[in-house]
Amino acid sequence: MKELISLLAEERKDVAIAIALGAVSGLTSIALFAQSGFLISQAALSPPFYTILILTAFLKLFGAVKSSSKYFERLISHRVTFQALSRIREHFFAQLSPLVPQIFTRYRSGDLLSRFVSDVEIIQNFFLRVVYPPLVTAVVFLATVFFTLFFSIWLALVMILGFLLVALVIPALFSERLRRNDVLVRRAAVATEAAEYIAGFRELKLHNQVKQKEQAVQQAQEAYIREQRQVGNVQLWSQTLNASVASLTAFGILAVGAYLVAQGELNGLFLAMLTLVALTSFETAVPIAGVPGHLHESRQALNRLQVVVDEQPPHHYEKLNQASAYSLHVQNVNYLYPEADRFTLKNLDLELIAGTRTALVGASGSGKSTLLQLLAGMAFPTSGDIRVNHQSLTALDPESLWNVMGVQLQTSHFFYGTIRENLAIANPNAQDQELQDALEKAQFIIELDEPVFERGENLSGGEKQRLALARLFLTKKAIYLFDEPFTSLDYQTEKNLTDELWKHSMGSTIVLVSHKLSGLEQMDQIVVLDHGQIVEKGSYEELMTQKGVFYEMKQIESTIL
Ligand SMILES: Nc1ncnc2c1ncn2[C@@H]1O[C@H](COP(=O)(O)OP(=O)(O)OP(=O)(O)O)[C@@H](O)[C@H]1O
Repeated sequence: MKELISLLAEERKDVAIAIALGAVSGLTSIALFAQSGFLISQAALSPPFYTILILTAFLKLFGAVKSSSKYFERLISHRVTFQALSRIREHFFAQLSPLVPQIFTRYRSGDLLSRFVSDVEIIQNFFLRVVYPPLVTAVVFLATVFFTLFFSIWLALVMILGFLLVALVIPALFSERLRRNDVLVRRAAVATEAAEYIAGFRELKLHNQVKQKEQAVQQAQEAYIREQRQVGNVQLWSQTLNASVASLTAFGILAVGAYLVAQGELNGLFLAMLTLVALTSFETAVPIAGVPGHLHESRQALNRLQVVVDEQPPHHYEKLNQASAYSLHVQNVNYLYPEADRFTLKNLDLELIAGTRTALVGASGSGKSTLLQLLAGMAFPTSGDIRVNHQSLTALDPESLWNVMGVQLQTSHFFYGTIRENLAIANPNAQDQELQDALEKAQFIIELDEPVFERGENLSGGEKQRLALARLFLTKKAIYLFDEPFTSLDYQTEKNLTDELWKHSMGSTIVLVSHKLSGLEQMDQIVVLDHGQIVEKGSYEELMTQKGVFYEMKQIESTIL
């Protein structure tokens, strides 16, 4: 909440102007009606013509001031809101960005999207519906009570009583139920289910599970609508009660005023005016009924955003020192996935000398991809450390790391657009000729203007891998990490591409995760992982002579082949 208030404070000039204009608009609206009441009462007494003339001129003046102040108040208060909204979005995004991609292991994408879009939007109500109404109402009421005091203390007391009921008692009556509202949580549940439904539609269709998933989305939606309806009902009751008390107060003023007139303690000329003053001044108080609900929603939205960005302790990012080559040093690393009950990597110690090639091999699930992701700075060890040229990877600014590191994971993302646009993310300044050369090196013959569908749906598995490889050919990096880059390619293409890759990455530090054991003679070091532990490491010749796990794996592979 403190952060939100400080973001809002950056717009303090506009906030003050909006509140001042809101008060002017509220007060002129009251003056307009008071004047009308007074004019009608005066007219009945056939006053001199100039009196009617002056009163009518004031009526016009109040009308003009009311409309223009209302217009500018709306303009400025909405400007404050939208500026604060963009600041909140920027602020949250800046905090969220360093947590990607680890954050995806904790939150489902629909939930994150809902927090980033809808919850941030809820916070925009904080100024318009939480801060603004009580302040404007307070100014308007103080002025009205002060004005009424000139005529009678009893009328002022009726006003104060009505104000206390409308501004404090009624909102307090309903605030408990509004505080329990779970609209945001339910809405996030709908977004989460819907995102999964859309992303997994093909699998659901193939397994005849579309109906079941639709039911889950439907249930989430019904729960959301139910909660919204309940909250809407409470708000409606609160507003109705508020409006009724406001009208009753006006009646109260009329009744007490009539009594005072009868007693000769109040001039009857002012009775209509005071009743209309009461009626109009309560109009500004009606939005107060919604304050507890909006305050709760803003708090809830802020908490939902805060827990996401509080996930990790803030890092003090250092820039990676520039060097011609980089070594990687894995020191006693253990890794536990969030929510997992056993360690995926255990006591890993490994040295990757600058400019050498290392292969990570082992059975499926042994932890190869996990280790690669830690080396790529996409997740951090639970304990232990990974050092890049003696700098701890945890303390590094990830962008400065990725400037020197080329990574190809098992699957790559492709954006809706063209081949050119999909290549340009690796090197936005590359000319068409360079893009074509990269495609040629990756043995992918395709026009740069060819369309790419969402997630590369119109490309085959092998084409996707070659397009991802072409991205790597567009830049020269000092470190390369490959996670089975050729699984979808035929033997000959794989061989040609491996040769091309080694040529391109000559002199760089390379880590290759591989299931296939052929071609590993070219590696300087082979590391065999089993159940998250290193069970063997050495050169191809050393491991073959040793006749250990790697040798066994080779024997099995050659028997099968
Ligand atoms: N996000 C995750 N959350 C929890 N556990 C995970 C997650 N990702 C992977 N694991 C677990 O970590 C272990 C190692 O997975 P990893 O993908 O690193 O293995 P791998 O050796 O690369 O396997 P493969 O050769 O099949 O790609 C597996 O048991 C897997 O279930």
